[in-house]
Amino acid sequence: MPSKLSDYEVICTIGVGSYGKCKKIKRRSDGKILAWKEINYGSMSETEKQMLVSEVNLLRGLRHEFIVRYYDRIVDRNTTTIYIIMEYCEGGDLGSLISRCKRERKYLEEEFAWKVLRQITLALHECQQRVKGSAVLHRDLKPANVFLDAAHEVKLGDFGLARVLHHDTSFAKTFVGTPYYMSPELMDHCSYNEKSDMWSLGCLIYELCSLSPPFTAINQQHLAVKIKEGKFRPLPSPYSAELQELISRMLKIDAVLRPSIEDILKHSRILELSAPKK
Ligand SMILES: CN(C)CCCNS(=O)(=O)c1cccc(Nc2nc(OCC3CCCCC3)c3[nH]cnc3n2)c1
Repeated sequence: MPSKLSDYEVICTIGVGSYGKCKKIKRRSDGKILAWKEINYGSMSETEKQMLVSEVNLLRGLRHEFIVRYYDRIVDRNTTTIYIIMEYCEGGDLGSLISRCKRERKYLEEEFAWKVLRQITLALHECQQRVKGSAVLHRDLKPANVFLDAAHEVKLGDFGLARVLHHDTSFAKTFVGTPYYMSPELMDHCSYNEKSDMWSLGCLIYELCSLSPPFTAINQQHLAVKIKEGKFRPLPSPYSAELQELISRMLKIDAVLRPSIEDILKHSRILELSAPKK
C-alpha cells in the first residue's frame, strides 16, 4: 500500500537545500521520526523527470549502515512535488559540527577523523560496488552532505540527487555554492572518476581537522588556480604525521597517484577501527 502525506505529521523544517525543503516528520502508524526532502518537479523536462525517477530508484537500492536510508516516496501531482522519505540523522551535518568547533576554537579528536574517513570510504565503496560500470559517483561530497546519527556514526546523504538536480552543464548551476572540493581534473573540465571522489574526501577530512578547506580563494577563478597548484597548509599540530601523509596522498594533483578506496581500507589505522573491539 503506497504511503500518503496524511500518514506523516510534519514536526519542523530542518533546512532548505538546493532542491527544496528538508523536514523532520513523524510516521503516525508507529511514531518513528524520519526526514523528507520536498522536490518540485513542475518545471522539469521529461528527461529531467526520468533522471529523477531513476535516481530515486537507485536510492531505494542503496542499503548500507553508513548511507542515509531511503524509506519511501510520495508523489503529489496537485503540487507537482515528490517527497523522498529518509532516515532522520539526529546528529546533524558535519558542516554544522565544523562551524561549532570553529566558534568554540576546539579541534576534533583525531580518532573521530579516522572514523569518519573509514565510514565514508565504506559508503563510497558500497556505491562503486553496487552499480559497477555505471557507478554512482557521489559528485557532491561535502560536510553539508555528511550526517551523523545519535551515536555519531556517519550517514552519507543526498546520493545521486546532486547529479539530477544540478545536471545543468553550466558551471554555476552544476555546482551550487563555492566548489571548494572540486578536483583539478574537474576544474579542467575533464571527466569525473572515482579518484575525484577521493580528492573530495581528502578535502573533507582535511577540513574536519583544520576547520577550513585546504584550498580557499576570494572567487572561483582564484580557487581554480590554487587547486591546480595543489599547495595547502599542513594539518594543525595535534594531528599525526600518519594522517597528514594520507591526506596529502588523497590531494595529489595527478589522480593516478591518489589512493583508491581499497588502499584506504587497507591502511593500518583504518584496519584497527575495523577490528572487533576486545
Ligand atoms: C545547512 N545547515 C546549517 C542547515 C541547518 C540544519 N542543520 S543540519 O545540521 O543539517 C541538521 C540538524 C539536525 C538534524 C538533521 N538531520 C537530517 N538532516 C537532513 O538534511 C538536512 C538538510 C540538508 C540540505 C540542506 C538543508 C538541511 C537529512 N536528510 C536525510 N536525513 C536527514 N537528517 C540535520
